Amino acid sequence: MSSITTVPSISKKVSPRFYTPAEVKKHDTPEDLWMIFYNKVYDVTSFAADHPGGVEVLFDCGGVDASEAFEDVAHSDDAVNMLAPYFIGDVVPEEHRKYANERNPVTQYMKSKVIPSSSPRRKRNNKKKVDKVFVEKLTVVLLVFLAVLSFAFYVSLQKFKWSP
Ligand code: HEM
Repeated sequence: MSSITTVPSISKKVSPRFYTPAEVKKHDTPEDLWMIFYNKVYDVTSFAADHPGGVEVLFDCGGVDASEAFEDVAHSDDAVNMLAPYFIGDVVPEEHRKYANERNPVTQYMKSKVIPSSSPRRKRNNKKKVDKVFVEKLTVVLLVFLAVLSFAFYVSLQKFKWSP
């Protein structure tokens, strides 16, 4: 007998449902890859190949609650928000777990306003973004400087050419 209970639809793409962890466990292959993150179920089959951390780590988490593995890597807020399109339903309430640091696309935005990140890995991720912006700005400044220098050189050549 199926353990799936259909609930009123809130998505046009697929009817969200309640799943037991046992039901999720059946979808643990690269061709049919489901995972639980923070009591929500995601079908990440089509995402796996694009995962910046590689496919293998995702295949290892197929069909199981991957929240802790996800948290251990201290994924960025961008990574959390990427989950949204793959949401297919909720874990049945009686199987809900408590997470020390719940992050999901629905609550993420609100929580990010009040909870400062203390994870060193996340701090490093944010620092990388700041460094990238700095390098971009430096590149623009250098290019402008180079353009001015070239123009000055060109003008000085003209003077040299026409002076008696
Ligand atoms: C399916 C949902 C997942 C999404 C949307 C996702 C997304 C991402 C993104 C965007 C990154 C780049 C770094 C960042 O922005 O945080 C990343 C890196 C990574 N992810 Fe995931 N990830 C997922 C699940 C997992 C899981 C379950 C693991 C299990 C261990 C994992 C392991 C890693 C690793 C090892 C990296 C590389 C970190 C690095 O080299 O800095 N990811 N992931």
